[in-house]
Amino acid sequence: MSGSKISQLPIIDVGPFFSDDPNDASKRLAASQALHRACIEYGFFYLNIEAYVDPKEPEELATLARQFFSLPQEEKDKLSLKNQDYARGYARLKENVTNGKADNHEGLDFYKPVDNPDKTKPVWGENQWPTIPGFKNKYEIWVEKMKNLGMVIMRAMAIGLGMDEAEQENLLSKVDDSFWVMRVIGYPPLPNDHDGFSCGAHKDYGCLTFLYADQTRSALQVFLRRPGAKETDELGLPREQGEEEGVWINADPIPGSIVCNIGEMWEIWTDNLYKSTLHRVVHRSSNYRVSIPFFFEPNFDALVEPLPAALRLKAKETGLEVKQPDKQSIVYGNFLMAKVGNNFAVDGQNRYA
Ligand SMILES: O=C(O)CCC(=O)C(=O)O
Ligand SMILES: [Fe+2]
Repeated sequence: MSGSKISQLPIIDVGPFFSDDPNDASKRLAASQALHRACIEYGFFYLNIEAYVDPKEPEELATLARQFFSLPQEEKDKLSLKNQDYARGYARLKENVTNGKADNHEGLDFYKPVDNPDKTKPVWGENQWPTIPGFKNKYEIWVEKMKNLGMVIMRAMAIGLGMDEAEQENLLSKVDDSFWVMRVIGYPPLPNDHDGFSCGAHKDYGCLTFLYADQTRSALQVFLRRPGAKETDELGLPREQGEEEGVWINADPIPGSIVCNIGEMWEIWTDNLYKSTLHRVVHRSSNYRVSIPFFFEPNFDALVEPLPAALRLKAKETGLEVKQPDKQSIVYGNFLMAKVGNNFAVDGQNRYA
């Protein structure tokens, strides 16, 4: 089966969530229900954010990112991860490892600033900002916008899951001080002989990813599970999805929209009703691609556990009460600590191993 036969990922307009027109209440409900269906079926969708941000804003961020990545290597290395907590700062090309293979990208990572930073503690150091004029200021504005968007989408998803007011507030209280992460990623073309990917197949581990990417096509790919569909890999790539049957489709950029996908926290909250979806980047065109994922995550100390609303839906589906959820509860900060140790290789070793 070829990818082109699979319909495109859904596009959901956030406009109704930013309008206080009472006539838009039904649109808000419809958009919340569309989010619910998109999460069940794909775990990946587009958010049309034109009603919320000027498309020029993220374009400017990408321009600033290009300015940074075009600096001499020794300039970029001045912001090296190892100056701080090995999580905040600059990672060289191929420093990041996914599924045991070096990713063909370089990047800058920022996390929510913490009180009393201590760079000897994992993720507890300070962000390292390039000195390029406007960089810090413009990106900080973006962080605020994405945090706000995170709260809006979480509310909408809570409604889409059929949560009552008290349940909605409880869910929002888990994310209202989000331990967010922002990555600014630069992808040179993937050499044909590179043993690996631009970014290997993975699920995002958190809550919601809001991805702005430049106009490069055929780079980001999403794996759609489709029992019976065998992958035809015309790219000659190794299988990255194990024995799962399905197809890799391109999630090309759409002007005015960002890509949104749900991370593993949503698998816990919905007890696997929503699945976080594998994705990867295979950038073989000749340009230098830039992407800016913003990871809207739970609060550091949030207890993440299966939600009664999701268990009700599961019970409705099967006709049986869910006595014991499939998923274990976790505290987000503990889960994060376990994850960050696997993400990077420094001198051939995991950073926190
Ligand atoms: O660059 C992209 O399009 C995706 C990056 C990504 O999946 C990630 O950083 O988690
Ligand atoms: Fe990702």
